[in-house]
Amino acid sequence: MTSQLVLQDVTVARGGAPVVRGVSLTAPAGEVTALLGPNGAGKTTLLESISGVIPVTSGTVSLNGTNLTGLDRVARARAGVAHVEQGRTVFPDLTVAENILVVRRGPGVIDQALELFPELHKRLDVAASLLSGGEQQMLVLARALASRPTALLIDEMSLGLAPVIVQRLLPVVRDLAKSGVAVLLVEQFATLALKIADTAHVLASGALTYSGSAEELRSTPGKLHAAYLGETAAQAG
Ligand SMILES: Nc1ncnc2c1ncn2[C@@H]1O[C@H](COP(=O)(O)OP(=O)(O)OP(=O)(O)O)[C@@H](O)[C@H]1O
Repeated sequence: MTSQLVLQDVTVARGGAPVVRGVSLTAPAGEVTALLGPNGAGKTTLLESISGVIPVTSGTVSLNGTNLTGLDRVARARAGVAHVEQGRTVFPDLTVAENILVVRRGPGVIDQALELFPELHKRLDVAASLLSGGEQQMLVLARALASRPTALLIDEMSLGLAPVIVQRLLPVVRDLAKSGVAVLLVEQFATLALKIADTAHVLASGALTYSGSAEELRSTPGKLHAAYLGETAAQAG
């Protein structure tokens, strides 16, 4: 079976009101799937409903054919879901090595997690709080990789980082997907995400207004703007 993350008709409520409404999408292994949309559209909420931070109201979330919908966060992580949340949540007092070993211990774990981040090798004994913002984001990604996920959810990786750092991290995310992981990338800077994404979805007021190739949105900014404004392709066309 093809390895993939599949959402079917997912609705999620916060404070009693639905903030994600009837979202269906597939994030295949080996690809970057971008999830774009304006502030407050429901992107973070959707990622949280996939990793089990909050429950769905209705609909299903499945990974490689296994229904995750009724599982708690730990069980979903064991099933292969890793969630890189907003805000670079390192353990500040632990060293780089310890941050990674929190997730999984064993021979080769650190080398495997840092394969795509060689610059962190010389910082293994440094407390995470002393790293730069870019290094912390690398550590958070490396830590997520230590769990050997099949689906990786990344929320606003570029927040507060210098453009030069973001340019360094994006190809890594691309390589990561190429290694066989299904990457679902939430990114405020749409043009950055579209550079490395295969497929893109735009969420506006909790509902999808675009699902299609990233290339199409890259080459026709008008479509991207219309989707952000809540117009579906049928309305825009
Ligand atoms: N803890 C909460 N309780 C109630 N409502 C919430 C909560 N968190 C978010 N919301 C609301 O849910 C909606 C979706 O928010 P969410 O953070 O998922 O959007 P987003 O697309 O990720 O936005 P951003 O880009 O600003 O992070 C917003 O209207 C927001 O105000």
